[in-house]
Amino acid sequence: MIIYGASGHAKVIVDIIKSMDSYSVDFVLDDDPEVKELVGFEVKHQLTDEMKDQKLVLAIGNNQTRYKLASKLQQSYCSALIHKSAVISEDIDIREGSVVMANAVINSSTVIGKHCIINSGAIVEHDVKLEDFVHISPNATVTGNVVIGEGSQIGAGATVIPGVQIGKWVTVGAGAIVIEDIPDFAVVVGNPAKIIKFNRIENE
Ligand SMILES: CC(=O)SCCNC(=O)CCNC(=O)[C@H](O)C(C)(C)COP(=O)(O)OP(=O)(O)OC[C@H]1O[C@@H](n2cnc3c(N)ncnc32)[C@H](O)[C@@H]1OP(=O)(O)O
Repeated sequence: MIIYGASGHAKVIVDIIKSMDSYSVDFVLDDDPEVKELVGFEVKHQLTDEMKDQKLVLAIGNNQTRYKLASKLQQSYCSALIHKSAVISEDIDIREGSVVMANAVINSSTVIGKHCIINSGAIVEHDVKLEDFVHISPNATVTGNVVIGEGSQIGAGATVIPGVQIGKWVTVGAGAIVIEDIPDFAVVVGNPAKIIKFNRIENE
């Protein structure tokens, strides 16, 4: 497996892989030639022939950067990486490139798109739908029947109450309590969460 990105987020992905029986880290790649090492692994700076048949995980915490890299790279992606301490219902659909950190919980009938991050201790309840490139930060709680659009981030310790629909490329601030639907690109904070501004996203 190739880890793309030698960041702090990548270190946590290494820990996920170490906790699993089915995968091992073969290569770590980073665009920055100054970055030489990640938790004991040598960092390389370009894809080579020996890597072409290896599955890759995008170890980039920023949702927009992860999105841009995924649209550019030709490599095939690994199936979801799930830390052995996470509690995952058998009845979920979690797609390629997504990562689930230690002590996360994902309950029944939930669908998680591609390249999502379910961070340490996050709870994603039943019947939730997360589109691609979503990040649920540490200790956040997404309750039942919530829908979260592409590229949105739920901040550390935030809570989203049942049935709420959150648009795409939204940022929910750390500790916010979301009690109503949130439009695309909004940045919300507080209890109850209110819009303070809109993200500028240049994906299209
Ligand atoms: C493993 C890991 O580390 S995963 C990383 C998880 N990361 C997070 O959870 C971070 C979530 N991000 C935040 O909460 C950020 O503060 C954001 C995105 C909401 C806002 O960040 P910025 O765009 O830099 O806004 P800025 O810091 O300028 O704050 C704007 C205003 O919102 C307030 N504000 C910012 N964040 C919050 C918050 N979480 N709750 C309440 N108020 C907040 C600020 O006090 C400021 O108020 P003022 O205008 O009255 O002075």
